[in-house]
Amino acid sequence: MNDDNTSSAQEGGDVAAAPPPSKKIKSDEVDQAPDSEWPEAWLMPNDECVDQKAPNKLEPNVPVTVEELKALGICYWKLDATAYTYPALAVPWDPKDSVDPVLSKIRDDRGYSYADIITVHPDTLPEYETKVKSFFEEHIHDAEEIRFILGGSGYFDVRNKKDEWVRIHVKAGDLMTLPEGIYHRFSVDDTDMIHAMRLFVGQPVWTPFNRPSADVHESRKKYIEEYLEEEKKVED
Ligand SMILES: CSCCC(=O)C(=O)O
Ligand SMILES: [Fe+2]
Ligand code: NI
Repeated sequence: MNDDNTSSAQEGGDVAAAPPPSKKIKSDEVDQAPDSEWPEAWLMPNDECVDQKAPNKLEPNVPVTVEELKALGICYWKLDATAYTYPALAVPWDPKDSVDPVLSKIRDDRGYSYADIITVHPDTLPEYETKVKSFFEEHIHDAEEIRFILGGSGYFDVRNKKDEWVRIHVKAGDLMTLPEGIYHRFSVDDTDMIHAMRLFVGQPVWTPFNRPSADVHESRKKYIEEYLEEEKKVED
């Protein structure tokens, strides 16, 4: 994207040039976290994942940069989840009940009108191991996936531009969004505990479209166009 908002060099001096039409309205949205605060991310081995709850790092580890995560369409904010209390389970949870001003601002900036709160743990989620396996199926959604981690930790895996798995280790305070149409999956880590808020714009639709049938889904095509083919676009 071309972020250069400066006007061209002055020519005459006696005639004031009309200001360029203001295309960029200064955004007052909550800033995403500085790179140093993003969660740790790394490449996973290519072969089939035998233990989804293990870190599955390459030997030696290959870290994935924040720049690369951003280029895939991922957004990240760091909040203070420990300063506020959230129920272990609330389906739904009214996002208007937020008393965290940062969460409220992100909610309003991005139109998050629905939320719920779940705890993925053997004692709180019926058929725990079955659910853990089903979260780990590679899929897309036809909407953004928004997760605010309130406690515990887990892994969101996303496909990078080379179709390799990138593992992102999320923990309390992490608010991360995955764009519509990105191939991804979720796993608990070896602590078997994650407490998370799921947000949504409008009525929630959690339907996963699994690979490979999702390859022809409109949301996948849109994602490819927007994020995977950008080197083909020519901008002046
Ligand atoms: C992190 S909470 C439970 C899993 C989940 O959100 C998901 O699979 O998208
Ligand atoms: Fe998901
Ligand atoms: Ni998903």
